[in-house]
Amino acid sequence: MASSVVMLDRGNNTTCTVNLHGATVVSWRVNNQEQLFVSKQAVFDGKKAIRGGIPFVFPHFGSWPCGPQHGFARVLPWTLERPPERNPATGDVEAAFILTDNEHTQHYWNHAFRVTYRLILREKELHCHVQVVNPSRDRELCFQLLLHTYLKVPDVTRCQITGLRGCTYTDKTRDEAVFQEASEGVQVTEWTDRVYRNTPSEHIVTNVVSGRKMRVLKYNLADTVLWNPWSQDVQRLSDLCAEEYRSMLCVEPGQVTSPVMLLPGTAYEGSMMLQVM
Ligand SMILES: O=P(O)(O)OC[C@H]1O[C@H](O)[C@H](O)[C@@H](O)[C@@H]1O
Repeated sequence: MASSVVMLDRGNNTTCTVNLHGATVVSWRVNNQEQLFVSKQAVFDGKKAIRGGIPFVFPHFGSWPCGPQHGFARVLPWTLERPPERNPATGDVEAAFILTDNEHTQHYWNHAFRVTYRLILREKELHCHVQVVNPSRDRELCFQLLLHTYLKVPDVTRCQITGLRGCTYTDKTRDEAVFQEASEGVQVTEWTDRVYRNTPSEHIVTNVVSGRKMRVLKYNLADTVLWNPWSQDVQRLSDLCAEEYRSMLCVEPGQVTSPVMLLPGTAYEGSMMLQVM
């Protein structure tokens, strides 16, 4: 069964739509222009992860011996904690979603947790704020987290991503070999799957929708994953059309190379802000 959606509407055709399945942001429109890529073949069956938008990767990134790839958060129903509310002073609209441990999550991962995902829609910005609480009195909580952001782009080969020069990365397309980035503006012209470590808090992506730039700001998310399946890897993905890799670019702020370790009773906060420039 298809899951329900929640829409943040700021007026002026500026909206953000969230599918409760995985609390996946499935659309972000600024002045009626869609900024996020969602595949024409994306499946909305309330089971499979949605191919596009911003899937929420937690508590594990990548293949996971205990449960589904990229964790369970992107394939579980979340609860709307606070329906969209407009701030009368700024006009910004905010909503919050929550996921807590239940029988299903404990089956894979026997930990108590509470994740709150706050989305704030501003005039040209989308702010995604994550809080993870460890409610346990005696156990640590160790997890990875990543916002798997699919940017919509007219032609991926014309985009450049700044902020990666000098960073070390693991290249999953080259047997996990480790390299150091030499380029000031990284371009994607082949199958790309890299985990860049300890990246700075800002990336700028050029030539997104309408030839504009997108600023990606991150806080407490040390790494940045860069992914495009290209024509090779796309064959493995039943929910992506053959040519669609050209119109998407995944720039994914996350905390993956050193997982977050939360002492009992403490909380983690991290966030990403996307800004149309
Ligand atoms: O197909 P998915 O499970 O959604 O994963 C899509 C991609 O996510 C990340 O970017 C990983 O680095 C890739 O290795 C993976 O292929």
